[in-house]
Amino acid sequence: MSLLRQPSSRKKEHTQLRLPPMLLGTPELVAQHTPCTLHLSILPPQLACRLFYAMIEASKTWKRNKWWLFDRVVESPHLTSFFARKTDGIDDDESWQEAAQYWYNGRPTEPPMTFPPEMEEACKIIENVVNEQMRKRKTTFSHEWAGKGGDPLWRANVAASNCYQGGKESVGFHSDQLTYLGPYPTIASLSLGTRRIFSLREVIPTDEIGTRKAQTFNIPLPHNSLTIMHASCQERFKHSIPPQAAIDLFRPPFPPGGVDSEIAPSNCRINITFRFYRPDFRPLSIPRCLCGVPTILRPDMKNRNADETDRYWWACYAGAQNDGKGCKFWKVMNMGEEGRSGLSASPSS
Ligand SMILES: O=C(O)CCC(=O)C(=O)O
Ligand SMILES: [Fe+2]
Repeated sequence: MSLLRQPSSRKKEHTQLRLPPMLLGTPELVAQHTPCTLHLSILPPQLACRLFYAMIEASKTWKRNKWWLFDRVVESPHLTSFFARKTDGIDDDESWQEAAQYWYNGRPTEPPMTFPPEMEEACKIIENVVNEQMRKRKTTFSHEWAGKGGDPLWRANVAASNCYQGGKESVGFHSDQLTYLGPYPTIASLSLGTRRIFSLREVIPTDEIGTRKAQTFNIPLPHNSLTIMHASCQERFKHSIPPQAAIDLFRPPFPPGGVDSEIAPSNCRINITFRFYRPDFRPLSIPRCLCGVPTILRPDMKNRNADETDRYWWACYAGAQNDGKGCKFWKVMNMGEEGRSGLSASPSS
């Protein structure tokens, strides 16, 4: 009887290549299984609450990202916004302002907002934690930021913020565009408000597909936690905030009007990713495609050797805004020829 026959969908074949998901409920498990570290209660509790409410208020003007995917316009299932510090924190370069539009998938935007005071306060604490963690790392990668004058300091010169209103709002599996971050970036991701699951899944290199399966790791991110995606996370893993059928409402420990104020519990999660846009990937250095638009940088995730991705390419991204129509331009990135300063090359000015 046809009703009893097993459906043979492509989706099923695909999921057979994956192991069942694994819950990583502690910072120790996260560090053991992924290129991330999880830091609980990262900010003073009052500051975490002040920042949450400042961002909830600000999110009233945020937008859903829109872009062309094949022949239709898609919209991000969350609100998003982009912030930039005045300079890149290394030089006095202010050209970062231009890079903001590529947060919005190539849409021309107003100059980005600067960090509000609560974000600035949080950022200083987070920069210290990130630098401390980076100093502890044993592995380095040849194309990662080599620092300037021997100082490999990580600076959060930009930040992107998302607001997820309720369990249906999400972000699909992706790895972050490397256009201004360069290879092997470190990204520090602050979670505020209701707890959501952060999913990470390794992209299995093509030559290992028959020998091992992809594992999804689910990491619950509570209010006031910091997830650091260390170097190689964007090259090896994709990440997402999947939709959830049920979420806990967030009751702030320090509501804005004082502990006795009547404040409705919130179903929102605010995420702020603090990012370091590298001086050697400044906007003027980004190759343009035949459409005359800056390209985006992607790693070749499927062809990695000994966990190191050595191939990245610049590809046309004009189609994301231009009715889906771009050019076929792509070229392999060459750090040395392009005058960029990885650990293996001598730093350029
Ligand atoms: O909300 C999060 O934790 C992740 C957001 C994210 O991956 C992104 O905006 O690129
Ligand atoms: Fe991301």
